[in-house]
Amino acid sequence: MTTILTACPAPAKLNLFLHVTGRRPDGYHLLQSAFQLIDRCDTLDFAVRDDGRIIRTNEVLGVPAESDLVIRAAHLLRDAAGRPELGADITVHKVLPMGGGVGGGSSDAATTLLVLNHLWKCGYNRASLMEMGLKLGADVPFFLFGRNAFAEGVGEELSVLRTADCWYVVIEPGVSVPTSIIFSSKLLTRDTQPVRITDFPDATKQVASSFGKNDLEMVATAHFPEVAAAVEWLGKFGNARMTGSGACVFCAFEHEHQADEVLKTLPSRWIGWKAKAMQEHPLAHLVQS
Ligand SMILES: C[C@](O)(CO)[C@H](O)COP(=O)(O)OP(=O)(O)OC[C@H]1O[C@@H](n2ccc(N)nc2=O)[C@H](O)[C@@H]1O
Ligand SMILES: Nc1ncnc2c1ncn2[C@@H]1O[C@H](COP(=O)(O)OP(=O)(O)OP(=O)(O)O)[C@@H](O)[C@H]1O
Repeated sequence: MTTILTACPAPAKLNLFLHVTGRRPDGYHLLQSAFQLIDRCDTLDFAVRDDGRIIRTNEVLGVPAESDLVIRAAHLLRDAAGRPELGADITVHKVLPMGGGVGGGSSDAATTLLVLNHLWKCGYNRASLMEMGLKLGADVPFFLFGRNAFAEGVGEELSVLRTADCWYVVIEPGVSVPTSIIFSSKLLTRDTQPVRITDFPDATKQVASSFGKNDLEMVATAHFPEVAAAVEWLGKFGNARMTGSGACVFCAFEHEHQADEVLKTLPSRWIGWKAKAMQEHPLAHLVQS
């Protein structure tokens, strides 16, 4: 049996705002956030095997195959399905920065669950895959949800959120920020007052560019001066903000040419790119709701 799907997209996300509202007894933080899908993607190739082997076919710098969320996702799905004969060759083409706050690893894992559930004919629905995905990371359920979302809990309680069809400039400040360092910092405030989804009913540019704040930004900028410098530089052009636990910094623009103009003047020590807001995950159709 060979069944192949190539160039399967794993899009990035931006956290348009991210409030830390509390902490659970197990140490995990209670968050409120607006998750935005953007059209910058890793891509993955899948070829089904029938000998029970799950193999990553290429090297990914800094991520050994056995700890790759892609490989862990494939094992999780196969174990849940109870079908030890299932296997796959998986190639991961990384574009998204690691420790960038754009959710690359989580998105790769979500794409793996979506595609292998389809190729292996496991028959799980979206809710079941989301439950499985949460075991891999707090952001995985969002990518399986497939729409832009208002997230609560540790990121797993999701409701559909309409957001602006704008362009984003994203700067990679050249540092990798470990999420756990940010959440364990003494500097982190954990008492932002909860907001309600009705506070931003029609999802406008207000949500995109100026609603709320990112509570993790203060901690990340204190530990990583390059993140602070990127926020300051991009802040000359609009409301610049960090995504997730960093390190990437973004700013919204109504038109593509505005993003192009900003990127022309980007200091050469940073990588920067533009991306368009997406309303739906490109593989959302692969699974039954
Ligand atoms: C901050 C966000 O980027 C927002 O999108 C995510 O919630 C982080 O998700 P992630 O990178 O997938 O993080 P995970 O691998 O789930 O967690 C990494 C570490 O961050 C801390 N962590 C994470 C999420 C959360 N709600 N509270 C936490 O305290 C925990 O110490 C955890 O061990
Ligand atoms: N397929 C993968 N791609 C990227 N990182 C992976 C992958 N598998 C495991 N990891 C590990 O996960 C860590 C975080 O990677 P990721 O790209 O998801 O960070 P992030 O963008 O900061 O995520 P988030 O916004 O969810 O905090 C990496 O440093 C790496 O060690």
